[in-house]
Amino acid sequence: MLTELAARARARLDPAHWDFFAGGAGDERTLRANEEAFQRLRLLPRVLRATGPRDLRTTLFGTELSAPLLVAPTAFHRLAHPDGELATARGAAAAGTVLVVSMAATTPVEDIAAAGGPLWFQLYPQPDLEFTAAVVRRAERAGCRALVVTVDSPVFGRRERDRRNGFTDLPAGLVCEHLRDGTGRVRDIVMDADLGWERIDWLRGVTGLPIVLKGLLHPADALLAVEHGVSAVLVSNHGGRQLDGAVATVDALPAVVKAVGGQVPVLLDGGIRCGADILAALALGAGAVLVGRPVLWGLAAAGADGVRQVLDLLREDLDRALALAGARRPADLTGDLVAARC
Ligand SMILES: Cc1cc2nc3c(=O)[nH]c(=O)nc-3n(C[C@H](O)[C@H](O)[C@H](O)COP(=O)(O)O)c2cc1C
Ligand SMILES: CC(C)CC(=O)C(=O)O
Repeated sequence: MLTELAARARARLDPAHWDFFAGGAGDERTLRANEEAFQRLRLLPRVLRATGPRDLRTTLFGTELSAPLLVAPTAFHRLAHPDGELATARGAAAAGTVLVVSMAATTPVEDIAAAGGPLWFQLYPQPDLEFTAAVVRRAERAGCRALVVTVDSPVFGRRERDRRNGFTDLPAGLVCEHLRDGTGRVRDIVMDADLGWERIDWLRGVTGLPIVLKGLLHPADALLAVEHGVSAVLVSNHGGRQLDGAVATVDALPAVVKAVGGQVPVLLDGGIRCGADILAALALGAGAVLVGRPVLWGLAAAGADGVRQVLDLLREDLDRALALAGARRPADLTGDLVAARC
């Protein structure tokens, strides 16, 4: 469904930048597995349910979204389009949903907020606690409504395509805007191999924002996350960019949902490419899903309009899938609608 848009994006992008966006870690097994796992699922629709018009609206932390679909945090949008994250934010706002702003954004969160749509902020906690707290305060002041803490990156994944292309630095003029410190110097982003649960407790003391833990796959970690007071968990393998060989997210989802037992929402990203994928994730217990690369293809192909197109397409496709499966609302979806794996 989104392949034509991806082709348009590819044609416009510098090949090394396409590889940065499209690629994964290692042999890209997990990257492929995310999509393949959805493709293996088969649905068991209900009929004669008289659903009438569907109602996709979903509320998370008090924000109403047009559908259970958000924009995942991804780095470096100004490599994809000159308007960068501002265009993404405009597209997301027009589609009625949340943009999760990346810590590695190439536009300051204060400027992104000018688009007017709801934002969450994704954080890579830095070993420098004072600096980390300052970034969180910046996100709060800019109006971000949740903090998404990425925990699947104690070190960088090994990205073969980037190594081959020698893609190590942003081009002149682009920087990670949230890595600027008080002096205007831009720090290097640190993937912190010393990150532990105590830092999540510390963050809860630093901010009143809901904390979403991003990048867990193991049900035991989901349980720990709940015990440490997070407001939601996000089942993710970073789009196959960190541990190659990690399980596909939709395959990890049921055990996480079971462990969490409804105490907090369970979100999922990785491999969502059509309405049926969203439907399957929701039926298996996700409260909402996030999309990464498809939004980047929309952005590269057509800026804010392209982002809106991708999100509208996915929402409309979910609406159709709900009708065809006999459901009126996302909350009507139950696990029995996912029949089998082939
Ligand atoms: C180009 C790119 C950059 C990313 N940058 C970040 C990031 O800065 N922070 C983060 O937590 N996740 C990052 N991710 C992971 C996404 O948030 C998300 O987990 C993943 O893209 C979902 O898979 P999908 O692309 O198949 O939808 C990035 C993913 C891609 C493709
Ligand atoms: C450049 C990184 C900090 C962004 C990221 O998380 C990724 O590329 O997957």
